[in-house]
Amino acid sequence: MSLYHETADILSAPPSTGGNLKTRLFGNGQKNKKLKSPPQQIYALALETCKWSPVLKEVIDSSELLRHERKVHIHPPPFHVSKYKWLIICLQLTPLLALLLVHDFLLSRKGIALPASHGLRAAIERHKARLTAELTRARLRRKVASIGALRQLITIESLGEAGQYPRWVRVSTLKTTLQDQLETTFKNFTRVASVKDVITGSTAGNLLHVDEHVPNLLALSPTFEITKTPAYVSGAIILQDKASCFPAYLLDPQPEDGDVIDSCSAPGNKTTHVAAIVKSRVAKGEECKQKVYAFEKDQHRSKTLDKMVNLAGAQEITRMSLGRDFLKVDPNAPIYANVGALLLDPSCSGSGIVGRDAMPTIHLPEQPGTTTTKNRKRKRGNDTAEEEGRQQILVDDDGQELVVSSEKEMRARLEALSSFQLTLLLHAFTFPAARKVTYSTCSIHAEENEQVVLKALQSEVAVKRGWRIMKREKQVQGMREWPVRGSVEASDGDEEIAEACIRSYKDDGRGVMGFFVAGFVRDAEAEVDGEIRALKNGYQEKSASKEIKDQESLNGIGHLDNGSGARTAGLEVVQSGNDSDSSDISDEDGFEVDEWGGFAD
Ligand SMILES: C[S@@+](CC[C@H](N)C(=O)[O-])C[C@H]1O[C@@H](n2cnc3c(N)ncnc32)[C@H](O)[C@@H]1O
Repeated sequence: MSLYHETADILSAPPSTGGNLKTRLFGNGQKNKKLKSPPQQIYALALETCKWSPVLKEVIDSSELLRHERKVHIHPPPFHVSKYKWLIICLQLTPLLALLLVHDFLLSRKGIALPASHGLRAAIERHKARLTAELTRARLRRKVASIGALRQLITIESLGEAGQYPRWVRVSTLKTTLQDQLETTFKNFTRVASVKDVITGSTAGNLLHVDEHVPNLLALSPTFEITKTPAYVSGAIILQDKASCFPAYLLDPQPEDGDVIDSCSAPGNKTTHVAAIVKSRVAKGEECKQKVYAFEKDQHRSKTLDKMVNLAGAQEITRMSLGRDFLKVDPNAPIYANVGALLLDPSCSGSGIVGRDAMPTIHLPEQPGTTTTKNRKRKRGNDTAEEEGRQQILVDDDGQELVVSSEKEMRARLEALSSFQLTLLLHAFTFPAARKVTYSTCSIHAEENEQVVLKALQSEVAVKRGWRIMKREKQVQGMREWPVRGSVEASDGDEEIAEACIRSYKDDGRGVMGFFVAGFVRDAEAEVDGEIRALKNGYQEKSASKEIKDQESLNGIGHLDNGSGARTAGLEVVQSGNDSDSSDISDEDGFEVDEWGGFAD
């Protein structure tokens, strides 16, 4: 099948096949293993065609292309396809195929990716004059002077919800400096006073605001095509939502904190951020003695982590354990004896993520002979509305999908997630030298946020080891000053805990995604006091590891490796080579099409 048929199939698949465009093409399920065309090419074509579809629909309808090309075009089948099947699958110019083909014909540098003799290509090309004239009319109706200007207008219109957010860019101090970037990549940008100015300002794509909370962070106009800049391709600048920068910044690893663990790392935004902070605290000319241990359970996502750590220049101080479950790591292994700080950013419902649309909207041309309906959307749209009334497709931050059809199911899902998140957090508490932990989610649900914090603080391991909340006044300046805090109600009325928790909401005009982070701290001597307190409170004398094990069997999640330190010390620590291929980050058209769904997290 051609690129066009494969793309049409993906776009017209019914909602029951599930998932957004990205997960359908790059998700773990690999539903599209049998595709002949590269998934990145399909993704780019599908996304661009959807983006241009309001204009292309006008062009196709006004040129009456589908009325002129109602007949079936016959040409010889490839040797491996039967004539009968070939006729059925191939040659009818449907509204969706027309959109895809006309898109490439009018807007792609390389034109239609079919042999010149192919019937479908000929069916478009013989209307060249008509189609080109209609494109010009569509442009003039929008009062723009060139195709370039039309492209910009289309980009803004297609951003939808995402257009109300800046493009957040973290400058990776492992490779460059903020000043360098302001003088090079962003030298033609106009600096504005606030994020609001960036969002509501001119659409020319060149406004910039230096963030006042997180160091080395910039907010750029949403239309700016960052993926084409050399700094992005080289890993010197990274697309990362402001809120997603909170955990590493709040953790604030100092040289005296020793080694750092990022327990749930892929795609690696926070790993590389924390590595950059660690490295920034090493005096010039001195060797960095601290290590960042990065764990990622999922094999597929581990590859992205590996690429990102290398690309960001964090490989020297980062030890990756690819495909390794953090819950199976023995905290008492000698290799982790110096781990003083842990960052925990586990899988969650992803309910705070911006623009997590199930599928992009596509405006289809009219099929001749059918009744005209205003603003008709893609074929699947009819059943979508109906089905979506009954069920909601949740796509979590790992790209996993779950169809939730009732409030009860939703509650059950949140309960399972929060139980898993708590298990991971309690495991982080058990590292003997740990003094600081941050816990974060890109969820807006109290069950995954304040409620996990409360349960963690009440746990035996927390009491025994003296873990307490990192109060607002003890937080690093930018986090202390960030105004949006936890919910008092979700914190069961505890105002101090709510104040210590940091939140963000995606629709409050601050231009960030929905997010949650809390910090935990303890003092070295707290352990002894805590043990006495735990005994007084009537806790059984059992090891913290035992508690985690109990939790696991309750939750049915994994098994803790309580084996010898030597065994864990021998885990598959990968010190990656420098073989990253930046072309995987974006395709030639600059789409972020690779498998790292969280790159722009
Ligand atoms: C929210 S994502 C992490 C995003 C990442 N911190 C970043 O900022 O780029 C959660 C990740 O944790 C991984 N994960 C879930 N459970 C894990 C476990 N028990 N051990 C290690 N990784 C785990 C998931 O596969 C997923 O890649």
